[in-house]
Amino acid sequence: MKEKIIFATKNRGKIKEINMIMEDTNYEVISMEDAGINIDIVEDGSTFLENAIIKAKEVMKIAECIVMADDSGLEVDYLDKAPGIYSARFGGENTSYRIKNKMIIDKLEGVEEKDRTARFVCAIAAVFPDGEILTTRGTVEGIILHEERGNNGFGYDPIFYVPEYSCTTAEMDNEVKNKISHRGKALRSMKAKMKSYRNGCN
Ligand SMILES: O=c1nc[nH]c2c1ncn2[C@H]1C[C@H](O)[C@@H](COP(=O)(O)OP(=O)(O)OP(=O)(O)O)O1
Ligand SMILES: [Mg+2]
Repeated sequence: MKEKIIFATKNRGKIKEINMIMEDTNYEVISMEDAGINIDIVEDGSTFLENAIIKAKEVMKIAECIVMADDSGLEVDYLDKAPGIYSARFGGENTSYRIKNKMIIDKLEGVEEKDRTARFVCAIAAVFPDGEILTTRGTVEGIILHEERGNNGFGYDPIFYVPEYSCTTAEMDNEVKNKISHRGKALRSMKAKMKSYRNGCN
């Protein structure tokens, strides 16, 4: 039987991607909802990594298996890396991504291509029942478009254009997004770290 990992997120888009990436492991990733955990976590850290650790530790207080969490967001260079750790709260917590995306586009009005650089960042923390904490980070570079393109993914994907693939992350299949994404990179590093931790190599 596969060992359970609770992923401390309420974001269904993340869970879908994470399940695909973890499919080839001996772990079964379950959401907080599946674990019957319904708590609101205050993300008051000052970095992606701090927030990922806060989320994982908070759920670990009421769990008995490995708990993982992801804190991620969009850094737009022209906006001094905003919205960054405030990506989910940008323009208000309950504002739709259609509006959030429009707000980013508007803030970049008249800004030329070379200054529209941005990246998605993902920090992942895994907290073990023995107190051990493993952390990883991944990024993917892109350009902010002038309009939304694509219906896949979630969040800021429709405005995040990846030049090497000539499309937005919302126009990619899940497999392709996972291959190149901040979350894919961070989670694959985490799989490797967990493997060596569990093999006693650390
Ligand atoms: O691949 C992505 N494609 C598009 N947008 C993305 C991506 N990854 C993060 N993002 C954006 C969405 C959200 O505005 C913020 C994450 O905020 P973040 O607090 O980590 O997640 P969340 O509040 O949606 O769920 P939770 O905290 O329960 O895991 O960055
Ligand atoms: Mg959040």
